[in-house]
Amino acid sequence: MPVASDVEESATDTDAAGEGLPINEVFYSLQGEGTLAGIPSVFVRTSGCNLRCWFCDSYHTSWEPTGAWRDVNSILEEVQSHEQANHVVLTGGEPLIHEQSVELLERLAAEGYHTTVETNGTIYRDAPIDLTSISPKLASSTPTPDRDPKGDGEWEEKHEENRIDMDALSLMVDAYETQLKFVVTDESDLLEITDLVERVRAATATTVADDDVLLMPEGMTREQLDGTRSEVAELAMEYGYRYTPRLHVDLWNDAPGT
Ligand SMILES: C[S@@+](CC[C@H](N)C(=O)[O-])C[C@H]1O[C@@H](n2cnc3c(N)ncnc32)[C@H](O)[C@@H]1O
Ligand SMILES: Nc1nc2[nH]cc(C(=O)O)c2c(=O)[nH]1
Ligand code: SF4
Ligand SMILES: [Mg+2]
Repeated sequence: MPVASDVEESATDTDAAGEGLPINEVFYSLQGEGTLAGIPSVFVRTSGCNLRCWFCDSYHTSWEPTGAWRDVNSILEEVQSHEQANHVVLTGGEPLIHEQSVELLERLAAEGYHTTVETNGTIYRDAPIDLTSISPKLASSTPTPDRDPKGDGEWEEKHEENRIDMDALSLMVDAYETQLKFVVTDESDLLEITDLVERVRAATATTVADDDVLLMPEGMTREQLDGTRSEVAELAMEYGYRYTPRLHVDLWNDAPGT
């Protein structure tokens, strides 16, 4: 395993590390989030992220990125070893910081897989994607000094500056079938969500229905979700948006590889 800085330094410059992708893990599970929840899927998790959400449930792809550089062939082989699956979820970290994610998606499409990309929506790439599962990051995700899991708020400004890119977000919504999946910590997030949804609607030619807007409770453990899911479910009903569970957390809590 390369040390964290290997991934970090070359995360936006894959040429520096040659061909391939920094891979944190590949595993077979049920899609736990969003409109395809419950579907058996192979997850490919890249390492490295351009943001630093304080609540990130994939700490070892963002705050302390680790992984091994792997070529696309070897990733594809591991995906194919899970013979029951015809859905692949490319996630991270932020998978779209890596140019080589496009090649992986092309190879997966050529093999007939349905592909979902889990992304924060700040980087647009042209690739064969069946569903972009975009999770734009709200102000409540910002790692202020009192909520920084690692340091002392060093990422606050950069995260705040980069968390929304309306151009990238609009391009993605117009190019792909999309769901907008917001992590909700409490009711105060809803003003920003409704405003952002209206801005996306104004900036795109695509119809973004309320059903395409998903509210997902914040929490990486069952215990944490116990404190958020009821309120978020009520908010979904109040605003007419869709609620999404975190099925994998309900089933397996925070066990690795789920
Ligand atoms: C680890 S992220 C990777 C993909 C991409 N970087 C993103 O943020 O969309 C995968 C999904 O988990 C969500 N997520 C991360 N931490 C979470 C938490 N503590 N509670 C709920 N959802 C969380 C993200 O919003 C995203 O939808
Ligand atoms: N089961 C399961 N479903 C998921 N859907 C999105 C995930 C992600 O981390 O992007 C995820 C995950 O980590 N596990
Ligand atoms: S954007 Fe995604 S991977 Fe990056 S820190 Fe936030 S939740 Fe984690
Ligand atoms: Mg996850």
